[in-house]
Amino acid sequence: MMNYSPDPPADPPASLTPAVRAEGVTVVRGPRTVLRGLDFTVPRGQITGLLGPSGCGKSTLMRSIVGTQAKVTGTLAVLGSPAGHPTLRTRIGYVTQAPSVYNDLTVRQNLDYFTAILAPALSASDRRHEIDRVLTDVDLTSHADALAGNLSGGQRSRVSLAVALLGTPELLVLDEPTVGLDPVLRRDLWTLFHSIAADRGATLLISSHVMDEAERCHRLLLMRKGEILADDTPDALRTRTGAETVEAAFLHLVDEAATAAHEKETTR
Ligand SMILES: Nc1ncnc2c1ncn2[C@@H]1O[C@H](COP(=O)(O)OP(=O)(O)OP(=O)(O)O)[C@@H](O)[C@H]1O
Repeated sequence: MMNYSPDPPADPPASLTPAVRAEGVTVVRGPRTVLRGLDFTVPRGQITGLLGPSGCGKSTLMRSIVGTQAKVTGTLAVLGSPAGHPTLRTRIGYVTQAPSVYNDLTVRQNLDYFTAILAPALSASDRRHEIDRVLTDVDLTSHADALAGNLSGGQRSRVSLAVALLGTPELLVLDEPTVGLDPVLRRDLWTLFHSIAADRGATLLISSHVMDEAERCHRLLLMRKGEILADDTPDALRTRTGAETVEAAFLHLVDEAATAAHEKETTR
């Protein structure tokens, strides 16, 4: 016999709801379906890597999660609310592929400008405090008065990240933040991502098409041609496929998917 309760179940506590829950998420861009019925969750407080070749749909998925993508169907819940809900604006930090900083402003002026937009009610001293905090987070205090245009690529990426950290967001969505950076800067940025997750319990969703960065993530969403090939930890992926690296595991899964598609085709 089923137990029947006339009351709807209470919402689970925030700590139990995933940061992102997708069910049947589909996105059409122009004439093409670029995301095809994606089902996955992103747990809170961890770093989830979104990996896959160029053009597989990583940016489209990130734009859907932050609420800037049109023609999204299916269910996409972010921090317990529908993606794009106005209350999510201050709870999500988003860094697009092109660093969105003004080259003719100093680092501090850039942050001052974005703080004024994000939190216009903050007093001047609170604003300064907030800017000092994110400058420390990204280790750019000594460059606060440098023009953004005079910084290196890695430093400019960190300014973008500092902008995303304003207001202490619960979810950070970072679209290929390490692209074009040398190995030392990439390593430093990954150390910073891990300290943001560990110190604040923030959730980070980070895209990359560099497979060796997969090893630095707690969990992985492997994408190909608008579909999720795997949603697992790097260890579990290697074990399941018998591969030594995540890259080899990815290639194994691609071959497996191609074989399955071929078999389906020939048994029709
Ligand atoms: N405005 C658009 N109209 C139609 N198709 C588009 C549009 N923008 C992107 N696409 C297509 O959508 C697909 C997914 O693009 P998306 O930028 O999400 O991929 P990506 O995995 O982030 O690629 P990259 O790693 O190169 O940034 C691509 O095949 C692309 O050609």
